[in-house]
Amino acid sequence: MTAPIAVAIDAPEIETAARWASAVAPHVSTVKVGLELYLRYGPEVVTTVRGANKVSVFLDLKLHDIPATVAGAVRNVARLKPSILTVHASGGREMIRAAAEAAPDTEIAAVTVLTSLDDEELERVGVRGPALDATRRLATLAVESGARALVCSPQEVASLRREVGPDVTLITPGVRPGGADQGDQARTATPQEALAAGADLLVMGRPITRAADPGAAAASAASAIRRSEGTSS
Ligand SMILES: O=c1ccn([C@@H]2O[C@H](COP(=O)(O)O)[C@@H](O)[C@H]2O)c(=O)[nH]1
Repeated sequence: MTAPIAVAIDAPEIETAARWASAVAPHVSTVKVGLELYLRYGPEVVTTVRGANKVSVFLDLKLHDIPATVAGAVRNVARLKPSILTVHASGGREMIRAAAEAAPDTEIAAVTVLTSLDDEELERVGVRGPALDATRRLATLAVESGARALVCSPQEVASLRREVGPDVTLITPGVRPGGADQGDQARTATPQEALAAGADLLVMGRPITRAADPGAAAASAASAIRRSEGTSS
């Protein structure tokens, strides 16, 4: 069985994306396509990374606009059948509702507070913090508006799980194996900590894709997770 990891395929070129997707697909449940690739290649990149791989495609477009515009955008990308599509929770109730109604077969995931923001930066941009409080506020609003999944840092997962219950999918970027470079991520934890706190899907990009062998890095991350769950194979 593949591990509950979404590998962020943030590559500049579609050829690199295709290579990374094929390398990691045997080991992980999901590959994630974000703005870098989608804004350059559009729908073609989704078809390409899906290719012959048995893997779900998570489309991380973080939509944020008025409800009618988001509904139209969601309808357009729903044709690509992503398993998950992101919108920003701060777009508000009507926007989230519009997204959920426009794509009933896709899990609409609301991004709460970006994992690159710490409490000081949140205050600078005028969001009432600390990050945990803002995340809980946005999570409740998003779920009440029809989001079936939430994106949050692994540091907030345990609290959000208590807040929203067992049926909402909790997705965590900001996952870093022990000793890995944090890069531009501010609120991080290890894969084992994220899963123990109740995360359903771990987003990991650079720790896998910047490795000399992304396939081997994905296999190693997957087996570390299995070992921590006591189901080593
Ligand atoms: O709050 C968020 C929401 C989305 N992301 C995305 O996840 C990956 C993380 O990549 P790493 O290389 O593991 O840092 C990236 O595609 C982001 O756009 C996030 O980091 N935080």
